[in-house]
Amino acid sequence: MTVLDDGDARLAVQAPPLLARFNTAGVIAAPDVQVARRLGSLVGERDEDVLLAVALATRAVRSGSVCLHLEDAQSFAADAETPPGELPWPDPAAWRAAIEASPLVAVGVDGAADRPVRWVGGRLYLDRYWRDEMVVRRQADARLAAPAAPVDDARLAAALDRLFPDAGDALQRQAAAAAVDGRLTVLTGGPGTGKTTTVARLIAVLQDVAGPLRIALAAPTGKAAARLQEAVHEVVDELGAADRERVGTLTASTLHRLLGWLPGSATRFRHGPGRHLPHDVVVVDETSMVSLPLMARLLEALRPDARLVLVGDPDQLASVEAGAVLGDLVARTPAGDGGVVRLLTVHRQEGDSAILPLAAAVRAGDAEETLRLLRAGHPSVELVETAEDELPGEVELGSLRADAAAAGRALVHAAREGDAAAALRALGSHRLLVAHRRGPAGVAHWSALVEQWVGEAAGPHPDPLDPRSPWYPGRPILVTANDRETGLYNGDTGVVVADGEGLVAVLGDPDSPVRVRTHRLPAVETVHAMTVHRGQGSQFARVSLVLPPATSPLLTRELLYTALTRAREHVRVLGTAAAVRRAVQTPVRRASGLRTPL
Ligand SMILES: Nc1ncnc2c1ncn2[C@@H]1O[C@H](COP(=O)(O)OP(=O)(O)OP(=O)(O)O)[C@@H](O)[C@H]1O
Repeated sequence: MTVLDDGDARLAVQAPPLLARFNTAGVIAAPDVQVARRLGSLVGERDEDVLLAVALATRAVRSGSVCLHLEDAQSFAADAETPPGELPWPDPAAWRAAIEASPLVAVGVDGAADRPVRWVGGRLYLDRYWRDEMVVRRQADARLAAPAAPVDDARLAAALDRLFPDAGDALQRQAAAAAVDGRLTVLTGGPGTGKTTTVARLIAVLQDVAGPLRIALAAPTGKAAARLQEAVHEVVDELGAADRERVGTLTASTLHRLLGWLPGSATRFRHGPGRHLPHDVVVVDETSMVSLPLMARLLEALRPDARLVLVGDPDQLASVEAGAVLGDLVARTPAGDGGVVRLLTVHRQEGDSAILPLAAAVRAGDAEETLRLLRAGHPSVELVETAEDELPGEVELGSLRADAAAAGRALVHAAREGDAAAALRALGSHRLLVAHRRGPAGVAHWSALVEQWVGEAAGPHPDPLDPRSPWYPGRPILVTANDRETGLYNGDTGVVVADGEGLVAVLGDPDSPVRVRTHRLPAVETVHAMTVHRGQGSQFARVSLVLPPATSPLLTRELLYTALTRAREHVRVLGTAAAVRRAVQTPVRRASGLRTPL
C-alpha cells in the first residue's frame, strides 16, 4: 500500500482507515473523503461503509453522474492503481443495510426531508442532486401529461403546409406540430439535420396559430447563443413577408442571462418558482451541454402554461457539471410519444463529404468502420496514425503544421492590416482540438507549439512592439470569464488587430464583430488550441484532433463524435488505432434516476 503523503493533494489527511485505503488506491479523492467526513460528523455517523458510499456518491458527481448506482460502485476502480478485486469492498447486502439504517440517509421518495443523503432504488444521491432530479422529473412529467392551449386545427394545418411544404421533411413538420400541441418538446438530431431550420419555422407556425407570443431563444454558452441567433435570422429572412413580420427580430441569450443570474446571491437567479419568466415559448439550443441543476432552475422558472422546446444532439459531450438531462429525457420518453422528435435526414449539402458517415460510425459504436473510413483517405478525412502511445513526431506533424501555419499566417497578416473580418474568418478556418487541459498532451503544450509554427510562418512584426506587452496584432484570444460590461462570455473567441496607432480586440461574427479595447477585456488566454469541450457549440472549416493515449479516461465516444462534428470541410485525427478504438468503444455512462420510473 502506498504510504500516505501529506504533500499529495489527492490524499486526505487523517482519513478513517477504509476511506484512506480507497483514497490511496485512487478510487476516491481527498475532497470526496472530506465531504463524507463532514456529513458524517453532522450526525455522528462513524460507520465506514456508509462514509465510503457517501464519498463514492461525491466521486460520482465529480465525474458527471447525478447519483451513485451502488451496484456499479466498483466501476470507479477501473482506472485506479489497485485492481478493483483487491480492494476491501463492503459486502453488498450489509452495505445496503448500513446505508438504510444510517441517520445520514433519507430512505425512499417519501423519506425524511432534512437528511443530506438520499437512498432510492439502489441509487445514492447527495440531497441537492436528488431535489434537482425530482424537479426535472415532476416538471417533465407534468408538461408531457397535459397539452398546451388548443389552437385552430385548420389554421395549424395551413401554417404547417406553408412552412413545411411537401418537398421538406416529414419529421421536421412533426416536430413543429409537437411544439404547438405540447408544453415540452425535445428536438434532437445530428449535424445538418435541420434543427435550426426547424426551430425558426416552428416559431413562425406558433406565432401564426397561437400568437402573438413572447419568445425566448437561449443556449448554455454565449457562443452557442450567438450562433443560434444568426442561424435563425438567416432562415427567417427567407420566409414570406407575413411570417417574417409575425416572427419579428429574435435575439438569443445565454440561459444564465435569461434566468437573470445574480452573482453572489444565494438563490442565484432572479427568475424561479416565485417569479416566473414572462415568456410564452422558450427554445433552448445545444441542450446536451445543460447540467441537471441548470435544467431544474429553467423548468422552475417557466410559467406552467409556457411551451418549452429543447433542441440538441444527445450523442455529443454532456455538461461539465453533473447530469446528461437531454439524453435522459430522450431515453425515458416512450418511442412514438409526441414529446420527442428525432430528425434523421441530413440536409446540408457538403458535396460527398465523408465526415458525416464517419460521425455516424462513431455514434453507432462501430470501431472497425470508423477506422476504415478514417484510413480510406477521402479528401475530407485524414488519419495520421502515430506509433503506440508516443506523441507525434515531426514527420507525423507535417500536415497539421501546414494547416495551422497557413491559418495563422492569414490571421496575422489580416490583423496587422486591421482587417477584422478577414482575421476572424482565418480564426475559424482551422482549429486544433485536444482532450486534456494539462499535461504532455494538453492544451498548453499544443498551443505553444502552434504559436511557434505561426511565428515562423508569419515573420516578425514590421514595427517594433513593446516586447513586454501581451498584446500584439494576430494574437488569437479565448475569453475565460463572463463580463457584463463588455457583454463578453466565457468561451467567446477573437483576435487582436491593429487599429490606427493602437490595438483592438475583435470577437464574434466576422461580418459584425464586437470591438473591445484590450485594456477593457476580461480574462483571456491565447487560443492556438482548445479542448473539445471548449469547441462544443462552434464549427470550423478544418479541424485537427489530437487523441490522447488509449489509456486516457477522457477518451470517450462522445468526445470523438463532438470533435469530428465540429468540422465543416475537413477533419484530421492524430493518434493510434488503439486510441480510436478505445474512444468508439467507450460511451460515457452517467448515472441518474431520470430514466427509471419511481
Ligand atoms: N427540409 C429541408 N429541406 C432542404 N434543406 C434543408 C431542410 N432542412 C434544413 N435544410 C438545410 O440543411 C442545412 C442544415 O440545416 P440546419 O443548420 O438547420 O441544421 P442543424 O441541425 O441546425 O445543423 P447544426 O447543428 O450542425 O448547425 C441548411 O443549409 C438548411 O438550409
